[in-house]
Order: sequence, then structure tokens, then C-alpha cells
Amino acid sequence: MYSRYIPPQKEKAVEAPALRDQEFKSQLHAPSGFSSAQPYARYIPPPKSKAEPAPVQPVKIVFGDDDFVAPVAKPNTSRDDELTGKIEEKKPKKSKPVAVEEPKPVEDTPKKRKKSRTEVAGDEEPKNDLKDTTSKKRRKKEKDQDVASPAMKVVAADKEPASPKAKKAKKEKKKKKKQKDSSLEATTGEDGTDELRKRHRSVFEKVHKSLTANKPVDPTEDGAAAQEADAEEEEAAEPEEIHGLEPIPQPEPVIFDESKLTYETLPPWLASPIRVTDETRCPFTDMGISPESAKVLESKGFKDAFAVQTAVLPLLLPSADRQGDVVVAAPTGSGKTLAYVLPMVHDISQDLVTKLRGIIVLPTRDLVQQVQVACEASVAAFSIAGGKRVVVGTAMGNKVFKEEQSIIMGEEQRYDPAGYERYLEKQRKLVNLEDSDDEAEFDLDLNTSRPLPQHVVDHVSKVDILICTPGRLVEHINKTPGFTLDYVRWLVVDEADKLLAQGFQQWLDAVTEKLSAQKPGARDFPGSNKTGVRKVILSATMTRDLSLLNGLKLSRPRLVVLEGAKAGESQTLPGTLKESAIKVRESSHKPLYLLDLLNSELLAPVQKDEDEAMPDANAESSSSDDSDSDSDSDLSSSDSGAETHDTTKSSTTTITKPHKLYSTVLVFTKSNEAALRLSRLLAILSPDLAPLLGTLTSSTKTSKRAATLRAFARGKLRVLVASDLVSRGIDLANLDHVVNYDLPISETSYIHRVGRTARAGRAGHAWTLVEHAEARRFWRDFAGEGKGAATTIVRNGKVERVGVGADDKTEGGKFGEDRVRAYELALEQLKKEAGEGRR
Ligand SMILES: Nc1ncnc2c1ncn2[C@@H]1O[C@H](COP(=O)(O)OP(=O)(O)OP(=O)(O)O)[C@@H](O)[C@H]1O
Repeated sequence: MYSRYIPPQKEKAVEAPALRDQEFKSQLHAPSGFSSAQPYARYIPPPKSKAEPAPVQPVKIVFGDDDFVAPVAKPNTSRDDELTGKIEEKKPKKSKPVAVEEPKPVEDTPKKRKKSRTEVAGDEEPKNDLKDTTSKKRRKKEKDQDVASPAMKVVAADKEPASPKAKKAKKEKKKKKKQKDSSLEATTGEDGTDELRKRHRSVFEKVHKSLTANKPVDPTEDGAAAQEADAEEEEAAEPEEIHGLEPIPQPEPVIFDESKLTYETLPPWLASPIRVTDETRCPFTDMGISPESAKVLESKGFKDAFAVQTAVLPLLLPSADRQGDVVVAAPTGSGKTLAYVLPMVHDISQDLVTKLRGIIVLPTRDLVQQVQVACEASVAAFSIAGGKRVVVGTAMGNKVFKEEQSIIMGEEQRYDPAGYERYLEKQRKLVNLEDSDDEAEFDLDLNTSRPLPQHVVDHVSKVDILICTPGRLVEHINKTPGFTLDYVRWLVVDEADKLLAQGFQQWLDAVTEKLSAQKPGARDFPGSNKTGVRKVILSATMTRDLSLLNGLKLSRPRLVVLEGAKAGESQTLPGTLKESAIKVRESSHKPLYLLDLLNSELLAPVQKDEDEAMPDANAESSSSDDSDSDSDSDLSSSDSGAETHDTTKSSTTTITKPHKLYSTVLVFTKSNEAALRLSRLLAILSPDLAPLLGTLTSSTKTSKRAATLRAFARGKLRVLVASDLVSRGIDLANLDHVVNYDLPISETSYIHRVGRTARAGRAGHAWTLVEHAEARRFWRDFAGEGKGAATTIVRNGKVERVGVGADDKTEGGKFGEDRVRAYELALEQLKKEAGEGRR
């Protein structure tokens, strides 16, 4: 038998750490946003005695300070104190100091912690300051102490005078103290430990001190208290001591990036364009054009340079400056064509021999022909000034390829006996070859004339400037013998947004590759130290896609925009354009709305001085018995049989007003078929109008299209019904009105369509028939009005609402029965004709 040593029972206070530690760890999981992986579970020794006061801990970062009573003795200005200040305003609950002093794991259940958080949230404390998640017990304790908060003091000093209110507050504080003391007594009575009682007393003595110090600052009442408060404020401003505890890692504050993409993010040349006001005009002679040339230009109708020309010409005409490429974003009809044609022709006219020096790429054949006319005017202007007569050719696929080849390329015999020997050798080899690939080469050679003895045949360009569609250009690069871009020093891409768009791009790769070839001296500019290829890129609706522009490999580019347009963003309409919208109540009656518009005074000529130039339409039609009218246009009405026409006449003359169309109108439909159909329907419904109607579609032969445009320019035709074919670039002289019979597919399409009028500073009017189902889209996307308005179109005024047809008051709000019946008859006839056409 032996006696076993039984160690003396440890004091309760010594056991606490285990519990605290456990609780601490559990608390680490409690607050949202914290990770238990954070190494905070540090052993915190229990307070040993009154002689060793626990260190002052900043409230903000002490997780387990439920265990400590000391921290409360030292107030600070942390936001937790502000929180306690808020809580203090609530009715104080009965405190349970025992829970504060003796933390028991069972008391700090997750449920309680949750409640604690909820209370805090209810006080709207910023979450970041609550990351330590003080327990409910602790906050209750703080409620009793928070009057010591300097933050609160400041508020109190600001808000509460020293008078009865302050006294009342003092009373309340005393009451609270009394409550605490009594509860403390109860606690100590329960535990019966003197040591604990001593500790509590020391704590509450400190609290009492704090309470005294926290009295409203009023020198008259207690100047010392005010001084102390000041001192505490200063202290609070000092850095917090953390006593070995690392600050809790806070999640990175979420910074919401509200910055918008601005033009500063664009390359400088795009962000800072050269701006020019629409009204700017300047004599050509002031722009470096000789008086002789300017005179010729004036005789062609170009008296002064238009705004865009005043900005572009100095960049492109020869100068001592370092000149780079030029990008032009200017409205339809602003004169972009002459802006590049003049400097290009001026430069090339200084050459002595003809070589392909300039390429102008355009998306349609009609535009190629139009630009050719502008080029010829410039050629005339510069050849008279002693320069070379620049030769302009076209390649657009309207001719057989071989014919086109012979127009742009020629042959020359050159004496070269060695070369002639090589030629003979090659011929011998090719005759013996059976390889199909080489046969192609053999064929190719057959396209070249036989050389004279001791001579070789050189391929030479017959043109200085080639205006072309992209497809045809690539075809010549690949298939035309001797066709080379080695000497090209001008590349113009007009309607660039279209030509750079997806699906159109292959041409650019082929061309830029050829243009990157450097033959010494081949691309030298005459009378200048400059060499290389100058690129000019233009559009009324310039692409915002920088990656597409990058494909052009621009060198030191400058952007020119007309004032009012935002670089790279908006699409500006001509300032002289007026826009109106017509509500179509019954979409099946839409042609009647158009007819009423055409017959109304609304379509009067837009410019008074043009009235004389446009004779009475009836007189015109009756006198236009020459064959020109029919042959010039592809009128669907003129194509139809006389018998049919007469029948229609008898059924429709009663429903149309006598026709007097002095102005010119271009009507846009959504497709070729729609254009042909509408044109014919109008002719049936209004025989007076029929001789004045023309149709322009992509299915029409190019020659017939050109004839129609000529007849329109001469005034023999007054109304053109077209598909989107002519929406880009086409320059119809003195066009008064554009009618969007069908809504365009995009804002860009709208810009180009309506831009056929109001050109070159002239007035113009655009009309859009808007069906009920299209109204939202039209007003939002095109007019930029109403809910969710979003348009990049920049315009001077607003789109005006106009009533015609069924909206016309004289019609009583709907079409009369007679008109509807006649319309139905016309539709039947159209159907019949279509059926006959198919057979
Ligand atoms: N300096 C000028 N003086 C008088 N008329 C001019 C001048 N410059 C251009 N014009 C005329 O202005 C009209 C529009 O010019 P142009 O076709 O070059 O416009 P644009 O800007 O290319 O239009 P779009 O973008 O629709 O192709 C043409 O009829 C042209 O002859």
C-alpha cells in the first residue's frame, strides 16, 4: 500500500484558458468573412492578479476579449465605440456580468453568436468594423461602459447642453452603475471568491473614472473633465497598440470601377482628331491649287473647297511636313470624294510615264462609275496646268475579264536578245510539258503577244489610277500578266466601314501584302523626299473597330471629322437634312400611304430655286414621247403591256389626285423584289405617276441602271424605287426627298439612305413610314427618342411626326371604301401579272 500524491485542485481561473481557447477557436468560425485558416488561436494567459493588469487591447482586433475585463478601462475612438454609442441609446437591458466574467462555452452557442451579429446588423454598423464579432455578453458590458467613449463624448458635447438634459444623463449613468454593482454583488455572492470580487471592484472603479471623465464637456461644469476629454481624444488619435496580436487580415475592399471607357483610351490620333466646322469654305487657290486648275474646277461646279476638303487637302497635297495617312469620318454628301481625288491626281500628274500609281477601292460598281466622273474633273484641272494627263481606268466586273485586262494593261516590245533567248527556251519546255499546272502557265503565256525577234514583251500599265471593286482588284492581282502594285503610292478605301467589314476583308490582305513590297525608288513621290504608300480611308459611318483599322497598317495617321461628330462613336447627319416619320396604322395599306405622300404638298421641292429647273411633271410625261424615256429606265410600268395599263387607268384615275410632281424622290425598299413590286403597284394605282417612275435594283443590268440614273438626273424620271443597292455613296443630283418605305436594317443603313439627299450643303427631306410593330425600334434606334432611346446618330433637330393617308384629317381617319376597293383590284392585277410573268 502506498499513498498516491494527489495534486492540489487547480484554481478555476487556471482552467479558464482551455475553455477560452476552445471558445476562441469556435469564435474564429463564427464571424462571416473570416477563415478559420487564419492563425489567430494564440494562447492568452489569464489575468493573474490585480498587480498585473491585463494589457490594453484595441477593441477592434481582440477576438477573445470576453475573457478580459481590463480593456474596457481604456476607451478609444474606434468605430466599435461608436457602435456602443449607438447601442447605448437603446433601453439598457439587465446586464449579466457573470457571463462576462466567467465565460462558459455552453453560454456562447452559435445561436447566441448569431443573435449578436443580428443585433449589430440592426445597428447598421459598417461590417468591416465588426469583424471581431464581440459576443452578446461583451456588448452588454460595453453598453454599460460606452458612455466613456470619446466619440460619444464629441457627439454629446455637440448636441447636449450642460443643462437639465445633461443632469438627467448623469442620473442615468449613476443608475446604471448601481445596477452593475448590485449584479456584481450577486455574482460574487454566487461564486464566493474574494479575488474575483477584488478584480471586479477594480474594473468598476476604472469604469467609474471613465464615466466621470465622460461627462459632457462644459467648462462651467467641469473644466478638468473637458481637458481630460481633449487628452483622450489626442490619445485616441495615436496608433493603436496591438500587443503581439496581429491585425486581423481584412478582405480587400471592393472598389467598384465606375470609370467609363473614354476616348482617352483610344490611340492619340483617334482621340484627338482634326475638327472642322461644317460651314467652313476656302478658295482652292488658298489651298495650294494653281489658279489655272482652280479655274477649271470652278467651271466644273467646284468654286470653293468644302469643309472636309479644307481639312484634308493640306494633309494630302505636297508639303514639307512629315505626312502620314489620313482617315476621314464626315457625313454623307460632304464632298469626301474630291478631298482625296484632287491631291492624288495632282501628285500623279507630276509623273512622266504611266504606271499604276493609285488605287481607289469602292464597294459597288455604281460608285466606281461615280468616282470616275469626279476623277475626270480633277484630271482636266491638272493637265491644263502643264502636268501629265493622268489616265483613270476602272475594274468592276461589268465587262468580260479579258476585255478589262486589255483596258488596264498593255504590251511593249523591248530590244533584249538575251531575254528573247530565255523566252524561246521557256517555250520549248512548256510545249514538252504535260503537267496541268504548267499548262496554266502555258495558257497564260499565250495571252501575251509573241515578241519580235531579239525583243521581249513587257507588260505595262495603261492607267495611272485604277478605280475598282475589291473582288476585281484581287482577280487582276492574281491573273493579269504584268499587273503589279510595285509602283502604287496611293491607296484609297472609300466607304471603308463596308469594305473592312467581316467577309470583305480578304482583299485587304492580298493588297497590303503587295503594297509592302519595296522596289528601290519605285514609290518615290516626285519632287519630294517622301516614299511609300499613302493611305486615305473614308466613310460617313467610320468603323469603331480598331482591329479592322489595324488591318490597314496605317502610318502616322490623322483623323479628320466634321464638328459635331464624336470621334469613332457617332454618325452625323447633314445639317441641312430634315426628317419626318409617318405612322402607318394599317400595314396592309402601306402603299396607299406612300401614294398619298407622293401626291401631297409635303413632297414639294425642298429648294425654291430648283422649281424652274423641274417642269410640271404632267407636261413632262406628255411630251416625253421620245424613246429615251423607256430605254433609259427599267420602269416596270413601261415594261408592262399597253392593254394592262389601260385597264388599270380606268380603275384608278378616279382615286388619285391629278399628279404634279415637281420634286425628285428616292424610295427605299427592303429588297430587289419589294422594289419591283412596289414600283409596279404604284404605276397601276396612279397611271399619271407611271411615266415618272424608275426602279433600281442589284438584279438590274448595270447599263440599264446607268440609263435610269441618267434619266433621273435629266428630270425625266422623278421617283426612283430602289433596294439598298444605291444607299451608299450614290450622288443623285438635286434629290429632294428620300422615303424609307421599309425600315432600314441598321442606323448605318439609315444614315446612308437618308444621306442621298441634303448633299453638298443643299436642303433635303427624309421620310420614314413606320408601321405599328416598328414604332418602338424606329423611335428608339433611329430617332433617339422615348424609353431606352439609344442611337449613335447625331442630328441637328428632331424627327417630326407627320400624318398622311389614313391620318389625314380630310380622309376621316381611314381610307375611303372606293380607295380600298381600287387598291384590292390593283393587288389582284399585280398578282395576275406576276403569274403571267412566271409562265
Ligand atoms: N467643293 C465643292 N463645291 C461644290 N460641290 C462640291 C464640292 N465638293 C463636292 N461637291 C459635290 O458635293 C456632292 C457630294 O460629294 P461627294 O459625293 O464627294 O460626297 P461624299 O462625302 O463622298 O458622300 P457619301 O458619303 O454619300 O459618299 C457631289 O455632288 C459633289 O459634286
